[in-house]
Amino acid sequence: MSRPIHVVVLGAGSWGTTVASLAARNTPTLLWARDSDTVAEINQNRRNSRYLGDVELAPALRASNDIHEAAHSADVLVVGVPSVAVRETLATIAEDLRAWVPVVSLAKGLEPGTRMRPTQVVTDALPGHPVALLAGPNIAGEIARGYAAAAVVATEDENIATALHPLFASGVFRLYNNDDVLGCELGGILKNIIAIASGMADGLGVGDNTRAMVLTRGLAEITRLGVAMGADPRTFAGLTGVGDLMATCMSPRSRNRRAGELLASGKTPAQAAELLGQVAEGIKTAPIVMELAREFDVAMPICSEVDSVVAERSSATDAYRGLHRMLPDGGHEAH
Ligand SMILES: NC(=O)C1=CN([C@@H]2O[C@H](COP(=O)(O)OP(=O)(O)OC[C@H]3O[C@@H](n4cnc5c(N)ncnc54)[C@H](OP(=O)(O)O)[C@@H]3O)[C@@H](O)[C@H]2O)C=CC1
Ligand SMILES: O=C(CO)COP(=O)(O)O
Repeated sequence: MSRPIHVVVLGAGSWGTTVASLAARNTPTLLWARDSDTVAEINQNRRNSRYLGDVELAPALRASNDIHEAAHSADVLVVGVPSVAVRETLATIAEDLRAWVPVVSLAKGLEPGTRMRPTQVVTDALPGHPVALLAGPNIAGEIARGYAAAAVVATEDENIATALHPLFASGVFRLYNNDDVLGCELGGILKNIIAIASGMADGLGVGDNTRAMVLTRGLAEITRLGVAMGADPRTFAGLTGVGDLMATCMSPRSRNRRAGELLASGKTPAQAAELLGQVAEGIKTAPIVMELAREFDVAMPICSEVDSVVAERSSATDAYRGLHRMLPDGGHEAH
């Protein structure tokens, strides 16, 4: 009998823990947490209460504080730390990882400075390792509680996608393939900024029509930039595009949407991040996306307003007025 595949997940926040718990129901899985109290709580009580409240994790899931030992035991490595921490985390374990171990990226942000997507950072930090992305409308708390959801495994190598499916899928977590890694990854990254706009609109109490406008025109912006960068436009109509956009813009659990509500209530971006206590990638990604918009000469009025608010150049109310100036009569709807 062949030995089971060992999955190792780096990062025990809300999504890393949830993905590790999904995998642990299928195959031996180890979760690395940098915080020793989190390790003890997972191993002793099957909980990660800081990130997932009273959710009971898979009984077989084990956690460790030793990142080197964890990486050494990996047949598949999942990177579940925020985008800003992907490079430094992988640099720590580059010598520990065996050759050709596939790396699955969960992060939905861009690296400041390089403007790289997390899968590009993985390739840079761990050359020679196959890389895949797991993305889609996946609010961690819901999946950890066992609510049905679907996600996409995006990789250029279909054999890798096929090998990864049985490690993470379940009767209530359905997986699809997509070889448009760029489009899938950009969908997840860019929707966070639109979710901040949606949260600001909710926080200002401006109504469902406004939210629908933000979502629809937000999707147009995401698609415009994605296509200019070389993605397949069809990808943005799928789970990692409009699917993730809807979940994140509408869910009361989305940290990006909540960040928008906090900004609308007058909190600074730093205060909003502090109050959330979890990562809201869109806050740091907005200025990087505006650099890309300028480079690719793409109009992104909603992202531009969010960028102004997170850079504290304007308030959420100014942003809302700005959108009304920029969106109606903004040209043909299809563009
Ligand atoms: N939560 C969700 O629903 C989803 C999240 N994602 C994406 O997954 C990624 C991870 O997010 P999520 O789990 O939600 O984040 P959380 O804020 O919930 O947790 C972040 C985790 O990363 C660790 N961490 C933070 N900074 C560093 C660092 N510099 N070095 C090492 N570890 C670090 C934290 O450790 P500590 O606790 O010790 O601070 C914590 O374990 C993000 O890019 C997010 O956009 C994608 C899909 C769904
Ligand atoms: O990416 C997510 C859902 O797919 C999580 O969104 P938040 O980071 O806004 O909570």
